[in-house]
Amino acid sequence: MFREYISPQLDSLIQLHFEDHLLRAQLRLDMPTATDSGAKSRATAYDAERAFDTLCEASMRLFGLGSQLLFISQQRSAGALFTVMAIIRPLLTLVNERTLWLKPHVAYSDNASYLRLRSLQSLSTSYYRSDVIAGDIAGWITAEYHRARDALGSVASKDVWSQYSMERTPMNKIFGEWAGELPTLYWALSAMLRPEKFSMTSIAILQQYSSSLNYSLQMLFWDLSQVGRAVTDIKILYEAANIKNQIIDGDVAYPRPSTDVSKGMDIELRNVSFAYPGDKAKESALQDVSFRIPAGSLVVIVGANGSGKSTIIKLLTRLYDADSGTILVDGLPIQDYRLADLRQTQATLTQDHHLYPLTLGENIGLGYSEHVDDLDMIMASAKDGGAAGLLDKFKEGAQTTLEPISTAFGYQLDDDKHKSLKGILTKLEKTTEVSGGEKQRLVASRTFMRFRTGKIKLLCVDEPSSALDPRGEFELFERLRETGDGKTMIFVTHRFGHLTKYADVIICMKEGKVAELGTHKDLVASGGEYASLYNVQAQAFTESEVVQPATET
Ligand SMILES: Nc1ncnc2c1ncn2[C@@H]1O[C@H](COP(=O)(O)OP(=O)(O)OP(=O)(O)O)[C@@H](O)[C@H]1O
Repeated sequence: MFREYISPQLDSLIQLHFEDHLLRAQLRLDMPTATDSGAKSRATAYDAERAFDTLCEASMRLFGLGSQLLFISQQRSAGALFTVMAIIRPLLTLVNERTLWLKPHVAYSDNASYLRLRSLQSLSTSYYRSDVIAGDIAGWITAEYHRARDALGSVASKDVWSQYSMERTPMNKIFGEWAGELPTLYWALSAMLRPEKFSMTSIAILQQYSSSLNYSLQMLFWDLSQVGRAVTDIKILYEAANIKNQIIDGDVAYPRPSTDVSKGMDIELRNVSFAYPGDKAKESALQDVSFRIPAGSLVVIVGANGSGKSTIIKLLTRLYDADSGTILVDGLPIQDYRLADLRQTQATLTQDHHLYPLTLGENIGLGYSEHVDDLDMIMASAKDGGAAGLLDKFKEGAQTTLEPISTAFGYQLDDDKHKSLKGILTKLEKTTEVSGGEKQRLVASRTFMRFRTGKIKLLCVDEPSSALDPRGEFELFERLRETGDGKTMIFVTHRFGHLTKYADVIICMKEGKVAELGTHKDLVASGGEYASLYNVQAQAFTESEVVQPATET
């Protein structure tokens, strides 16, 4: 009773404590470390709760067993020798048991049929539902699944832990069975040698002692094996706070007092090469890239898909560090600066930015977290980012939460029988839908909010406008250019026009290398990679009919 009352409260305290610990541990991870497959960062607060429960169970079981052993060894008909015989079998099981839990291990399958089976199975999850329906491929998936299962044949598909613990030799089992008969041997011999001391009742009692000891010991060994796991879980939870980040912080303040704070960032890449951790591609994402961007320039990076444009931005914002070569910022290697200082002077707008499950106001205001509640600043930024109309659309305005975290779930609800419960669930699950373009406007507004810190020296814009209508895109680029005037601005784009004509320099990337570099005029005249990309887009307009606006007659 006491345990039932106290345990849930303790569990929730432990879970809250470790959730807080893990939140801080995980938020401080950099990109390469966060995407590393090490298990430490994947620990959950639930592991702590489970570890605590396991430790309680094991200590209670140990106490119970101690009392049991004491009691049996004190019995006239049993005694110490009987007790030893009764525990030999569980001890043998413990010694011979093969378990993976307590060993550091890596488990994987390289069986192509097994992997295909699992891939096909994953296609039945809701993540792929619309693709499967739209592509009408359910029949194909089922047929392929059966084919993969046939190909797998008799290969064991049991999980790796069960396979590891399977017995390799029958000897252990034979010895185990023999040892299990020792208590019987004891009372049979005792009954023969001292028949006057034995009755049917005492034999039944001894049998009872022996099997209950056996059971208690087996349970204790199981609990103790779990204790090892629990201790490892807790160790992992504590180590999570000490995981070494791969991006090392510098100690030089940025901007340096000697530089003009109001000016843009001066950037130079010298022979920079970089491959993403674990990337399987034959060529690195960037190979021997060199260029200079003087402070205050407007730079446009163009190039085919996968040519390395976004990677340049990721290195400039130190999401990753180059494998070789140097990136100089205002004349010093970028690694020398304090990360927090550097990031305060950078504003980025990329497709990797997402909406947070917070209010619209916070989604914009977090561009300048010290002013996250400043509604005037938020509304002005929303206007710059083209999201003012969107805020007006909702009854709760900036207080609207578009995609709140859902904690609602229904279980075994029948469409007909549980209509009212289904109604409640549908209402709880419903999120406010906005279009892709509207999301991009909100994220762009966050970038404008960031500009309001007054500290920005570098603006990096990476193709954020794919879902914007042409007017929206034009207005966004115009406002970004105006806002970032005098700062260094780098735009990554596939579209030629709005920006390329203003660019001080265009960097044209091809297969991870700088193919060309110059102004729009120079590059068109040289007739290289840039000219060929430009002509593909220009032709679409020169070959099509020019539509005249209708005039009233
Ligand atoms: N996180 C990642 N892990 C592994 N490889 C990556 C990762 N991101 C990009 N790459 C690879 O690095 C190369 C360069 O990618 P990058 O995103 O810089 O190209 P991009 O020119 O910006 O392409 P796009 O025009 O399609 O956005 C590509 O081959 C890509 O597959």
